[in-house]
Amino acid sequence: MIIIDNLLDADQVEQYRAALADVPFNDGKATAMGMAAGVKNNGQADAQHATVQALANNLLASLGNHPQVVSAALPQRIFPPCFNRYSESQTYGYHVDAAIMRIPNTPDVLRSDMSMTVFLSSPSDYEGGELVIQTGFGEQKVKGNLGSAVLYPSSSLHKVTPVTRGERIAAITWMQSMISDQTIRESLYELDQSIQSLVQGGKANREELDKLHHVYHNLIRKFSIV
Ligand SMILES: O=C(O)CCC(=O)C(=O)O
Ligand SMILES: [Fe+2]
Repeated sequence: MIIIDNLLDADQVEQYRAALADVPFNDGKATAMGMAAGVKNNGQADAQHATVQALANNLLASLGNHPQVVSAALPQRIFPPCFNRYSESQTYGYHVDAAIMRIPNTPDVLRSDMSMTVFLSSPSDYEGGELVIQTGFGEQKVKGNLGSAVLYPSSSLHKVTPVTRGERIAAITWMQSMISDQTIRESLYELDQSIQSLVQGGKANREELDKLHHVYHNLIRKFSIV
């Protein structure tokens, strides 16, 4: 599970929120697949609405350009982000995201390798509404800061606990990674982050950095499916 701070700055979140205020939200059950529909109780912004599509495209561009997102997910395809809302007493019980998703208005499908929530509400705006993710080390709870995002393996069971006060608004999306194996993807992320911190530290010698880059790219060459 990876937290990305300030994926969007406060002004950007403000713009998203202002735009979403004028958009119709539908019952989230309509877009849930299979078992998930039975436990989904939230609202979802109408994905056919021009404003929602513009916001989705805007966020898609921010994701595709974000070094930490690219490093962690090595995305090949990103689902157009959806915008959801949990009002008081709304919740989304434990579920697993569909493995294969049809990308709306295209002939393409996407295998969900990583799921993402971008927090468009400040944690002080609501009580409850925690994203809870089951991991091999127990349940992890996330209530992200305004504009931050959490990226987690789509293979994990997860839920959003009931909002008991206020309103929680978020953007969600899924990514198909060029690296389908989670363990290899995580190792590549750690390797890349270490290389980046060596570069930023300014002390590593050029030849050693070249060798590390070489290894990193050759591992991607070996394990990527594109
Ligand atoms: O609202 C969230 O943070 C997660 C929503 C979710 O799990 C989903 O829509 O599949
Ligand atoms: Fe989910």
